[in-house]
Amino acid sequence: MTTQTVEYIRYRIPGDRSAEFLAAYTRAAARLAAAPQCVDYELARCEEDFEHFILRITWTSTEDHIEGFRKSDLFQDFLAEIRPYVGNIDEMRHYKPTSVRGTGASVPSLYDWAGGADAFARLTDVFYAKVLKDDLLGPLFADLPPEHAGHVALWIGEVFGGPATYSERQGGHSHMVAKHVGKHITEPQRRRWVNLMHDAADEAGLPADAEFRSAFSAYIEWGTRLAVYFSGPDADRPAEQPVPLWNWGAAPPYQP
Ligand code: HEM
Repeated sequence: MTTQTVEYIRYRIPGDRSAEFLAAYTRAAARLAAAPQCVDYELARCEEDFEHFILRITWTSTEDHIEGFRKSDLFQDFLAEIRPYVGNIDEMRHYKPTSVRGTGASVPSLYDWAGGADAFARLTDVFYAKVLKDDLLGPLFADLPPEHAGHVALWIGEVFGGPATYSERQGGHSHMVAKHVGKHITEPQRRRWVNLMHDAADEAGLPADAEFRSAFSAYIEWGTRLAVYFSGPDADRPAEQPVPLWNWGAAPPYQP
């Protein structure tokens, strides 16, 4: 379970002080941004009652906040900015996130955006046809059963937010990692794998918008580098863990 903690500070600021309050917090926030104990922060204003503000700060842990940030020079600078409003605080406490969390359906998964199971099946079919003809990769994949491409499609589909079929039927994360152990994948082979995957994405008609391809590309880069690591002599066996769940990242889906 994460050690992160969320601090909520609720303020009630009279309307005639709200502009100076926001200006002070804009300056104070630079200290939060510089604090290694701070994960993220957000000051929100109530829409129904303009006098109410809530500052949410995620800390790496409660201890890091109290023993680290509170005892640092950054805190002194932060406090100097917001001291005039300390008397306006209604609540200031740490909350531990529970398992009740998630995202809504306002943003489509990468899986749905790509076109679901059919799209990933097309992708890996085109990809492995190329791989088998490739001088660097062909020998590595020559004896693999024909189901291999389908398994990789299930994996990528699950990573991109599709059904958890690889986890339920194909052995999940540890099985996938184990398949790469001892393969001694070289950097030129990895780079070829990346190139062929991008060619296959074009040929299989995966969405070509900048946002999808940015997320796709990031995953392929990350995944292939891990494959190289786990295929090498120095790899530590990973702890049992769920299949990674990839998302849009910095570029959310573009919807005209
Ligand atoms: C994002 C990157 C990658 C993903 C998502 C991926 C995915 C997978 C999956 C899911 C399997 C297991 C299939 C099954 O359950 O039957 C697998 C096996 C395999 N992968 Fe990868 N892989 C990646 C990178 C690479 C790279 C860079 C190489 C080599 C250049 C590679 C070579 C292989 C080989 C040879 C196997 C088959 C091992 C065996 O069954 O004996 N993979 N991969």
